[in-house]
Amino acid sequence: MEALNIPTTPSLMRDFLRQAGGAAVIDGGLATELERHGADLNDPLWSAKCLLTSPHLIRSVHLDYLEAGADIIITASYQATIQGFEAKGFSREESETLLKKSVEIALEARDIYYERCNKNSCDGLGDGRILKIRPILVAASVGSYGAYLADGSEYSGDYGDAMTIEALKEFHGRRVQVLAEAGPDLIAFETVPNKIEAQAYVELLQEEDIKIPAWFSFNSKDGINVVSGDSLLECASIAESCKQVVAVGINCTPPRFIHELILAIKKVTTKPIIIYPNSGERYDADQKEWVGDHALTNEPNAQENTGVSDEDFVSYVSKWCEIGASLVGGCCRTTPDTIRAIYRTLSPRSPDPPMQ
Ligand SMILES: C[S+](C)CC[C@H](N)C(=O)O
Ligand SMILES: N[C@@H](CCS)C(=O)O
Ligand SMILES: [Zn+2]
Repeated sequence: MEALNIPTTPSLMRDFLRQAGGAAVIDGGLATELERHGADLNDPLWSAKCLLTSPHLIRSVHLDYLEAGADIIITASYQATIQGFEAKGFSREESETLLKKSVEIALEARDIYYERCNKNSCDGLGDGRILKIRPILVAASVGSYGAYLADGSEYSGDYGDAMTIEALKEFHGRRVQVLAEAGPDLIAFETVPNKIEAQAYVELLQEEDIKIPAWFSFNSKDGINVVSGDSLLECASIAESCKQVVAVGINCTPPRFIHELILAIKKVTTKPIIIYPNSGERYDADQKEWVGDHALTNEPNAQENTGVSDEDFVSYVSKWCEIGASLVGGCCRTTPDTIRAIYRTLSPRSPDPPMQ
């Protein structure tokens, strides 16, 4: 079934937000849910490993998020790269097929969701599932080069002095083309940790004339700059300069930093602001697991590393929207319960009447 009235031009995001009543809900942690359902992500491919081992599970997690009220679902391609698949012994062609598959799975989930809505329309009644026909977007995830390194480098943004914009364009180029050709509504450049990667993405979008609109989402560990220490204002300005970019914001960052980060981004962007924080826990890249304060007893700030409850997470959401966010969801360690709570907080949203 076709998605409802989804425009494909740069006005996509504004039109979509208008139809959503001014604010839209993004999904929550994908890898988090894959793990919660038993997937072992202790692998260089991390969540992209499930493209090989359990595509049905990816589809079912996308469906869980749609039924929790998400208006946008993000594909399982965060750590899916041609280089990463080739290192596992796949050919170039097989690697590209796997990338495409991440988008196909999400598009399939959206079709199944619409079928379920047609059979049984409800808005969070009964079993809590939200089965409501509405425009739904599929965003193809592009995780950073640091994610591919599989050592937590997306939380340092430190790629060494020898790294160049050209090398990053070379790394991501074919991957972005293949994902764009697979037919998503958006490309989600997620967890962007530094300025050179933002610049590389902009140049790729422009030089390759990528027709799919994109969002840029940075991460921060101090509420001021992006994780590398590069200026958030400069990073957001780079995104602002690109016509294919339809939203700019922050993901996989503790909720307590988000307020100040929105205020900073607002100074340099006219585009919708997107926010999908993590739970506030910290990632241990060696063990490939998230740790709370129980594992950080020697740290003076141990309490601050504890994940927030869904209730606390959602207590921030209205304020984030009041000061300028218009797309809100969750990243690592958030679940369909978090997204359901965000949906409830942002509802009822009365959509504007269609434009004449
Ligand atoms: C957003 S982090 C939790 C993703 C996983 C990381 N790149 C790793 O491979 O360990
Ligand atoms: N879309 C990815 C982001 C990881 S930071 C996920 O939710 O697993
Ligand atoms: Zn995350």
